[in-house]
Amino acid sequence: MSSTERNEAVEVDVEGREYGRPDGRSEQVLGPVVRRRDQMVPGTTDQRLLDTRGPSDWVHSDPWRVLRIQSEFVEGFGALAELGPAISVFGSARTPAGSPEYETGRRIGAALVDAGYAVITGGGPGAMEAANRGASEADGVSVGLGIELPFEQGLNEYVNIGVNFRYFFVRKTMFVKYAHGFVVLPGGFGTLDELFEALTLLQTGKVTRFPIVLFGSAYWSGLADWLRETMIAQGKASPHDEQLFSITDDVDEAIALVTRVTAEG
Ligand SMILES: CC(C)=CCNc1ncnc2c1ncn2[C@@H]1O[C@H](COP(=O)(O)O)[C@@H](O)[C@H]1O
Repeated sequence: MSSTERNEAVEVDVEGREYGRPDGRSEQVLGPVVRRRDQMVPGTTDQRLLDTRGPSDWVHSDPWRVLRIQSEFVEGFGALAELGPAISVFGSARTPAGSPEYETGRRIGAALVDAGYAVITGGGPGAMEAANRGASEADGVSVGLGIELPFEQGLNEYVNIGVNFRYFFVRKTMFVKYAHGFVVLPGGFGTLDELFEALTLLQTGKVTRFPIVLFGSAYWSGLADWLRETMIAQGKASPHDEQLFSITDDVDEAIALVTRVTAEG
C-alpha cells in the first residue's frame, strides 16, 4: 500500500496522530513512533502531561538539575547577549557604604560608563553596590549577576539589569563571557575566587586578551609579592604569569589598562 492510500484509510486526530484504521488494523503515530493493535495507548500526549501527578522525587535528581543548569545558561546568555562592551568589577561584599573604598568603586563604575562600557558586578552589597551605583548614576548600563545564598540577599538597588543565578559556576561564566576585562577591588574569598578563575583561564589560554586590573596596591601588593617570591620562585607558575595582571591606585589608569585591548581592537 502506498503512503497516500495509507493516509486516506486512517483517521487523524487534532494533533495529526493517526489511529483506528477502518480496515480493522489499528495504528497510532506518535511523532516518529508507530504503535499498532494492542500496543496502542489511550489518550493524547497532552492528557498524559496534564492529567497525571506521578511521584515527584525526580525533582531532586541530577538529570533534572542538569536541565536547570542549562536553563540558567539560556537565561544568562539571553539577558546579556546584546549588552555591548562591558567590564566586570569585583570586590568585597563587606565594604561599608560611604567608606573610601566604596567611593573608589563608585568612581570606577562611573568612569567605565564614561569610557563607553557597561558595568557587570555580582549584584550584591559593598564594592559591588559601589560599582553599580557609579554606573547607574552616570546613566550607564549597570548589570548585577546575583547568586542564591543560604541567607536572604537581594540585588542592590543600583542594578538596572539583574539576573539571579542558582549556580556559582554558571554565573562565573557570564562574568568572563560578557566582559572585556576585570577590575578587582579589595575583597575576600569570593573576590579571590573570581580573580583566580580569570588568571587560570588566561594562563591556560582559555581566554585571550583579557586585562585584569587589581585596584589598591596597599591591599594587593602582599599577594603579588607572594605570587612572585614564593609561587613563581618555586616554579609553580612561570615568571611571565606575573604579567597576567596589573596593579594600580589610579582610577584613570585602571580604566586605561582594563580597556586597552578593546581600544587597540
Ligand atoms: C554581606 C554578605 C556577605 C553578602 C553576600 N552577598 C553576595 N552577593 C552577591 N555576590 C557575592 C556575595 N558574596 C560574595 N559574592 C561574590 O563574591 C565576591 C565578593 O566576595 P567577598 O566578599 O570578596 O568574599 C563578589 O564579587 C561576588 O561576585
